[in-house]
Amino acid sequence: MTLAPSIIERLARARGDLRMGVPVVLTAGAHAALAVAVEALTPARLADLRALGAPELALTARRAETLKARAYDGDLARLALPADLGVDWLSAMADPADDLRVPMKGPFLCLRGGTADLHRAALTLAKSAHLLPAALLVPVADGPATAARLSLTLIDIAEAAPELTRASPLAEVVSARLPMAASEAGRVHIFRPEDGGEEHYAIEIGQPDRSQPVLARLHSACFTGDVLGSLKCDCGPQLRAALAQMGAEGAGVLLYLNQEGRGIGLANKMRAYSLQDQGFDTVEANHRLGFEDDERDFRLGAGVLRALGFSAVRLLTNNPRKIAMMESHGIHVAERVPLQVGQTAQNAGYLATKAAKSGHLL
Ligand SMILES: Nc1nc2c(ncn2[C@@H]2O[C@H](COP(=O)(O)OP(=O)(O)OP(=O)(O)O)[C@@H](O)[C@H]2O)c(=O)[nH]1
Ligand SMILES: [Zn+2]
Repeated sequence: MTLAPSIIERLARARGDLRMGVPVVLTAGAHAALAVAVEALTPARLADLRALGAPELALTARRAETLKARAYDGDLARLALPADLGVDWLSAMADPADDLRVPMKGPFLCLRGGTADLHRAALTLAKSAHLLPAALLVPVADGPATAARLSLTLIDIAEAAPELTRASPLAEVVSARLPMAASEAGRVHIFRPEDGGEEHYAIEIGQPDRSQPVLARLHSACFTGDVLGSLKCDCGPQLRAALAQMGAEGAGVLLYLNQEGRGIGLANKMRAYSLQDQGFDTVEANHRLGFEDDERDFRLGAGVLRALGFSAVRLLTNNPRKIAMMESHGIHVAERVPLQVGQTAQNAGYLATKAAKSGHLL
């Protein structure tokens, strides 16, 4: 029946549900659970969930480390929700904003044994919905029946796994000429992923020769730096310097990838900025929120370049991971072109941390 939503479509729906605080039903073999994102949970929904069973809180090992909770599953921790605690406690477990003021949230009942597959999938979905990686799960006996009874989105983990790990194919929607300050010979291409996620843009300058390595930049969106002229990072100056160099050479391609905040989304990046004001560096702030240092998927950059007919680049970057990802996904990096601009008193610590902890080249 082609009118029924496919697994890709149901995953997109599930992300929307989680953002709205609506539970989704996850199944793995004989196991099933209702899952909600802690960030969007209301007291009324929590009461209804409790009526169905004993809720379990899933956190990433990164977040658990800060909270001193045991992550028995390696990459994640499962905690029982104490009977006398509710949405406020769950929010404080998910969001590190008040960690320094209220450091002790335990004692915790950390769960072990059984399967953590449903919890892991819930955290993956929460991250891809750009929510804090914290989910509340309530085991149910019959997943499909519960989903049908409550009109909830049903996701089978085995069916979803390949979709959650592959890079979604991107299709070009439109392109149009755009004269810019850096070059009058600009063209903007819009790419839309099959999975309903963010669109990404390619800005082509001049008419690059597809048989030669093209001057290229993979730029991750930074609303604060690109638009507001933030002094906390070097993104805005890097964006403008890359376009200027392409304009001066007469050819190039800049990918504007909507991976705000190294893939955690703008709301989470602002949470990270608050933590940085409490004294944590850019990497520590991500970890306290429950994220890895860098949640970006650079495979999509390679996909966009290939779709535009490029196979080799002179890559404007200081990030060795970008080079490695291009090389392993079919784009030869013929040369690394350093891009060191926009140093300020306010971003010196940020750039030093990227060099020390993320291997950025100076
Ligand atoms: N989570 C988080 N993201 C940040 C912070 N500061 C900047 N960003 C994001 O970091 C990304 C920087 O992107 P890029 O400049 O393309 O990448 P890069 O890894 O610095 O590599 P190159 O600039 O190519 O050397 C953007 O998505 C910004 O929004 C921060 O403190 N925390
Ligand atoms: Zn930035």
